[in-house]
Amino acid sequence: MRRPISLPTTLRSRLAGAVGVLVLGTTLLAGPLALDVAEQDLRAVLGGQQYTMVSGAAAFLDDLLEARLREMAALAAALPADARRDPRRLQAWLAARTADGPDAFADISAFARSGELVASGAAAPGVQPLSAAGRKYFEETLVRGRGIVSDPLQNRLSGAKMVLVTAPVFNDHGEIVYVLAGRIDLQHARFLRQVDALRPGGTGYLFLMSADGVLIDHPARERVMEHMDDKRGGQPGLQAALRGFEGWLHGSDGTGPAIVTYKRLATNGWILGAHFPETEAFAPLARVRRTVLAVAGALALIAATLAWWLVRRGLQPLDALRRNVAAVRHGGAATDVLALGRHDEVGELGRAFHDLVHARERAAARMRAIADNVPAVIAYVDRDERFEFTNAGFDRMIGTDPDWALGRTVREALGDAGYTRLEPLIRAALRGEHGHVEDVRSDDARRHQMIDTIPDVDADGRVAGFFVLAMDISERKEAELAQAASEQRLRLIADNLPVLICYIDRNHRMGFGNATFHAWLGLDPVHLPGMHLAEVLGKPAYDAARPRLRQAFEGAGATFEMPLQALGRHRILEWTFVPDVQAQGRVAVAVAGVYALAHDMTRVKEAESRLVQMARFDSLTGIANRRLFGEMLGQALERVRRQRQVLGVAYMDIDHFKTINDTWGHGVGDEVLKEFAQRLAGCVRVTDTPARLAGDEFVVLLEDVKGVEEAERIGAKIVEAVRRPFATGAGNLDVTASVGIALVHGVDGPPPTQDQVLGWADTALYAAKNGGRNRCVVRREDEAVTPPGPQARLR
Ligand SMILES: Nc1nc2c(ncn2[C@@H]2O[C@H](COP(=O)(O)OP(=O)(O)OP(=O)(O)O)[C@@H](O)[C@H]2O)c(=O)[nH]1
Repeated sequence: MRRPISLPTTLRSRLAGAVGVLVLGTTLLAGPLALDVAEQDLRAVLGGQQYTMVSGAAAFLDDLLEARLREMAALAAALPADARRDPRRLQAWLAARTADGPDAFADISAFARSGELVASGAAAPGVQPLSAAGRKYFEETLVRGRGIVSDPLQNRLSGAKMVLVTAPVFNDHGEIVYVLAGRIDLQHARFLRQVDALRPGGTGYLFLMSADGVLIDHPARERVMEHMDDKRGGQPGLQAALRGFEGWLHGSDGTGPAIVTYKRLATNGWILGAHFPETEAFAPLARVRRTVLAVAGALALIAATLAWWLVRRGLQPLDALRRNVAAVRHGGAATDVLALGRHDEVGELGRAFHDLVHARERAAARMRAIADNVPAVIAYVDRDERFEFTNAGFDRMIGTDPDWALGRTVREALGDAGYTRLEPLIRAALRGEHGHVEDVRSDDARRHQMIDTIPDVDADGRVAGFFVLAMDISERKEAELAQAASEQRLRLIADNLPVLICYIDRNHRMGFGNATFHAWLGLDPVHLPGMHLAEVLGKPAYDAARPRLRQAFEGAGATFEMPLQALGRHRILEWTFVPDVQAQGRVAVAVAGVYALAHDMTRVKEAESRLVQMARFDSLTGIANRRLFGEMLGQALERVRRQRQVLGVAYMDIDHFKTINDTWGHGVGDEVLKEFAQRLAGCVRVTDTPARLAGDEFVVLLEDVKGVEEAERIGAKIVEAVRRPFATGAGNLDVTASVGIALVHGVDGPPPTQDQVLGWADTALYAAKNGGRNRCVVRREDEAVTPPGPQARLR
């Protein structure tokens, strides 16, 4: 079903509108901005001009004040001597001066040094006693010794607002006797009258104030003597001017914006100010601004309309492309409606979109082919639990035509039973969680299946739907069950084998261990995984095994024996380390761990030791046998040669032993042989070695024999020891033995062979036998032996 195409507000309209607004705004703003810049420049010019003008007026006022000071100084100098002495004459003189003198002063008064008013040109003193003592102008004149111009004052009696110009009167000794004070009445005399022509514009005005801001002259006469910064609002920049600022600034007071200029008088620090309202200063500019705005508005409207129309027209092909792309996107048109033939940016965009669409179609077809050919069921379900995508595997599973389920809900497509089985997974997926289940199939209990649901979470974290993936895992399940059974069997075998079996990881910690660990070491196999080998075997055994373990981790197997003491038992274990080689293909890459097996070799070792004993000792008598004797004779011959000693080899044979056997039986014969061996051992030193060569033939190695005499003494001792009756099962038997001793001396050159030495001893024994038995014959290696006489036999 095709969805209706709803086109958004076109970029073309918005762009055209934006450009139009931009042109309109720019044009409208440009004029006023330029006028603002011009206004700044004009203000700077006017400010500069005004400051120049105020500076000129200040210079003029300075001259004026200087002239007043000079006039008063001239009066003081002209005061006649008698007037200085007589106050009445002084009064008269001052009255004449006030009447005839400079009309700048409303009155001239004279104060005595004490401050007392002595005379006044306007009225005779005394009517109203008055003192200037403590007044600033008076004290300052006394201190400075010259005239000053006072700050504005208010007469204490009349309330008149005035400024006094003083001059000291000196006597012949140069001491001040009077201070003359000329009064300038501020109500009538205006300082600014003569500079009024310099006030700025028609509405601007000048004002004069003292250094601390008290008004001396102002167009509003009633403000004289007020502070400039009173409730009517001061001037812009007033505080700066009181702190010493000179120049111009613009600001606003209660009457509106103005350019205000300040300049101090050099004479007494008074401040001359000029106030120029900006409404008058910028009146021509305001007229220009209105005209410019009107023209700019009209021009901006025309330019904006033109720009809007041009942009719309210029973007027309792009708009057409957009509409075509939308048509293709919603499946209503083929991609050839795109403007592929154009050679501009629009054509480039069209071709790029065309290529992208084709690439996407090919990718989608490939994905579809993959999805249809994987041995699995793949589907996508939206938030409303409706199928949006199903692959061929899905269709085969539910046995419907391709895409039959699209648009249908899960319940509609799978039925109530199918939905109930899947419901937990669907709930999990819609909560944004991964769902996974493995169970038998509903239609075939012999088959296993695995179902996964994967949530489709968009960029805002909202679950838009979920993917479903279902696979038949019957074969894997069977393999897993078979493996589990096999592992269980192996475990059973391992636990019942009388060997230690374990796995050791690279950190020498146990992976697993079989039940034999409990039997041999008392360690529960459940607790073995993770235990360190040193804890399992004990530190000494672990240290002994470490070199072999290192060898196994280098990839070479190792077999070695090691004793182990545990649970009160000593065992000898034969360990076999087999490296667990991890391979990639046929290449071994690392040894992940080591399999270790230990057999208990204790019994084998004991048997082995018994065999060794049997091989080297005579089983009947317990003394050395021929083999051990041979080894010891070889070593003794070597020693004799090195140490230049004498070795004796005694060869003994029991006389007529055959008769004992024949008479009393072999058992009694054996008893005689055992007793004979005992007596033989008792006759010689512990370092001398008795041995039984065969039958009733015995030998003894006599180490370090001093000579023939000693050898004969030993031989006689043996013969004598045998002569005592032998206690046997057949009663006490008289037994004798014959002894032949060969002496071997240590000399240079190779030692004689064992056969030679035994041959010499045998010859001596033969001689003893021939001599009548029950005796000993001694011979050196280089002498012939003759049977001894009867004495020897008796010895
Ligand atoms: N009881 C016993 N008899 C043995 C053993 N081995 C050998 N015989 C016997 O010891 C005897 C050795 O005899 P001979 O040494 O040949 O002769 P004899 O009787 O001792 O005579 P003379 O040596 O000439 O005095 C033989 O009868 C052997 O059978 C043994 O282990 N036990």
